[in-house]
Amino acid sequence: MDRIIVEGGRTLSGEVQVSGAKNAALPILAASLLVDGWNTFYNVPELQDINTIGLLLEHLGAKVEKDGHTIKVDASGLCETEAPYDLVRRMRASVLVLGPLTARLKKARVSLPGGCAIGARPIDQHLRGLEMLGATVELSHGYVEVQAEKLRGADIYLDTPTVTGTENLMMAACLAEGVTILRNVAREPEIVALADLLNRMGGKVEGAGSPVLTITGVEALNPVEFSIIPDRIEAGTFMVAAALTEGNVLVKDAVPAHLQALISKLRLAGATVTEEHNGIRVQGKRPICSVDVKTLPHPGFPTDMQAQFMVLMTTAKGLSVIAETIFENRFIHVSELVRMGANISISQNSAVIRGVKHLSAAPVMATDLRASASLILAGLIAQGSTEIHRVYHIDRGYESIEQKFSQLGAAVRRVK
Ligand SMILES: CC(=O)N[C@H]1[C@@H](OP(=O)(O)OP(=O)(O)OC[C@H]2O[C@@H](n3ccc(=O)[nH]c3=O)[C@H](O)[C@@H]2O)O[C@H](CO)[C@@H](O)[C@@H]1O
Ligand SMILES: C=C(OP(=O)(O)O)C(=O)O
Repeated sequence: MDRIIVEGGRTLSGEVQVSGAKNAALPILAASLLVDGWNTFYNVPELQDINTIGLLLEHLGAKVEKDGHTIKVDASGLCETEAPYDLVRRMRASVLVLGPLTARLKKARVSLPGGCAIGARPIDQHLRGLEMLGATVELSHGYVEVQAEKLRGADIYLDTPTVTGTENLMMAACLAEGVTILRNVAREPEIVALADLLNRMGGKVEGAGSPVLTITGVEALNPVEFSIIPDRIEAGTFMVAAALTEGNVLVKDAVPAHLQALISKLRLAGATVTEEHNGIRVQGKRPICSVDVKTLPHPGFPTDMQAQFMVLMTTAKGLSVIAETIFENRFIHVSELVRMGANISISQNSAVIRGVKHLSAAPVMATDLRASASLILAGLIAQGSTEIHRVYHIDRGYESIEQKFSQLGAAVRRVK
């Protein structure tokens, strides 16, 4: 199995190009099931999760053609209603075919995603919303079975602003009869990107980026060409890396409006963050100041940046408290960081980090996507050579990560 080796102590400098966003590309590729004809998507990141959704779309009867960062999908042949366990267990975002399948084929059978390393991850809000649109929902043998003779617009309040739940319901509502109002929806940039796509396809989605979406159903949607937005979490990971190593890095194509919470926390930590015409520049300096962080739905601090920001705090001056409010178990990286010399204790949903002088390299285990990224960051400042195992988690969400870090002067390499 591949490992990533990081030699600590290098200062990062130069420019790094951000790839397309995984969490925007996945719902957008799922939305291609809503139309007949070839859609062309540009700037799609080359990632394991993208391969998995491609396999799932093909399994459902769509044609998928991939050429580097361009993916074409034609769902004219959509015929299969089941998303099998084998594909859903590899990637929870497979659940995003639920809305499009229900809208197109009036029927869907999707393996229940279940929990994962970071938490329970229920989909009750997706299912209740589909019921309110007129579908019947049954759970049977580990699958959710949805049927709908006709979807009709409804006024739906979400108990929590779920990202994938909002996306599933937006896609279903686009082909429902009449007007759907979705309240307390997610406001992430990936939601805005999906709304842009659906509107380009001829849908009528208003209010994306606000807590209320109004969607007027249409008879049919048209195929389009569409470009995936830059990955704000990949960008944020490099921004933290620059701050951590006292570096000076231009993160090309990072969108400041998508990253305001992180920018604000990096500035409080002492980094200089400058918005340039083609990206965001971060210059780090020591001592790093301790900063408290609480993860929240967008525009709050993203849970997907929590592990990486925690690494920045491990060698900060003083004490920092990081509260995780989205996922109940998203502190699995803590025990690995402690093995590298960090002083972190966990109390309920908060981690208390007391800054230490330095981290020391150790063999460590990646446990989920962002936790894995945090271990690379820790390796960048650790004394010695850090060996990260189970890096397949990283390959789900970071394109060419070792090349991108090496280009910035870090000593990061993959061993097969
Ligand atoms: C709000 C939030 O930050 N969501 C993150 C979440 O999206 P993802 O869509 O995976 O998760 P959700 O946004 O659905 O979940 C947010 C919260 O709502 C709860 N929930 C969700 C759906 C549901 O039907 N019932 C329910 O109770 C979840 O348990 C969780 O506590 O993980 C992604 C991958 O890490 C991140 O990119 C998203 O930013
Ligand atoms: C945890 C993530 O992905 P997923 O929801 O697919 O597990 C992530 O993108 O950080």
